[in-house]
Amino acid sequence: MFGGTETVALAIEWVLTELLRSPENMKRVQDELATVVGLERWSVEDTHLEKLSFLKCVLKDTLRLHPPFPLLLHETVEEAEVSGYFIPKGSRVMVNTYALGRDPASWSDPEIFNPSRFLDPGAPDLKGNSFEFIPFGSGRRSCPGMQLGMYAFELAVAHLLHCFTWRLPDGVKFGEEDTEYSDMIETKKENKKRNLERGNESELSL
Ligand code: HEM
Repeated sequence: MFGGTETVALAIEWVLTELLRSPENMKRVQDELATVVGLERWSVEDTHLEKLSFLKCVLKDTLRLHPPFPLLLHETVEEAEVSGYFIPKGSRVMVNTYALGRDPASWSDPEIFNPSRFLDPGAPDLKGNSFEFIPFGSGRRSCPGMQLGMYAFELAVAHLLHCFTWRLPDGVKFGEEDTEYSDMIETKKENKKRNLERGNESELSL
């Protein structure tokens, strides 16, 4: 149940958080939606998705900074040697996707939300071939729901950004948003200042 729904829900919350902290990227992605989808219609269609290239970059940079599974739990089926370390068969191994996505050896300004980094033709994709970016894992045990997850993620965020104007809740100043995780099993927002209101001028709990 967590794999299919909570992952996408967490990721949506982090996209909106990062965009609210980055007005220039919010404007750029909303301008793209206005151009591709148009403001005279409500619904984002499947045919629009392939043209929303900056939106795709926004989703990827969010998954880099906030992978819904920050630690992948595995067990070795045979003994191995990694960087000179002997790993016995049957060892429990944790792959820290959170740290990989913020490693300064792999990313420039890793702590900065910068979707444009994924416009670079050499930027890593989501297939798990580039180990610095594996929000869906890699190899045989990687996420079988990646296509469905990304489709739901993209469509939901496209609708939310196309239909609504987003701003920080009253009383929350720029730079004072709630950006803590509740734990490191999943990158769920702590949301100490929960204050979600709906309407045309929507407010996200930050
Ligand atoms: C943004 C959305 C999602 C993310 C980031 C995500 C990420 C992951 C990750 C990191 C793993 C573990 C890989 C590993 O252990 O190396 C995983 C496993 C899995 N995911 Fe997802 N997932 C998402 C959506 C979904 C959806 C929509 C489904 C199903 C409808 C799904 C089904 C599964 C299943 C069944 C596994 C276990 C695979 C196995 O153990 O062989 N996931 N996912």
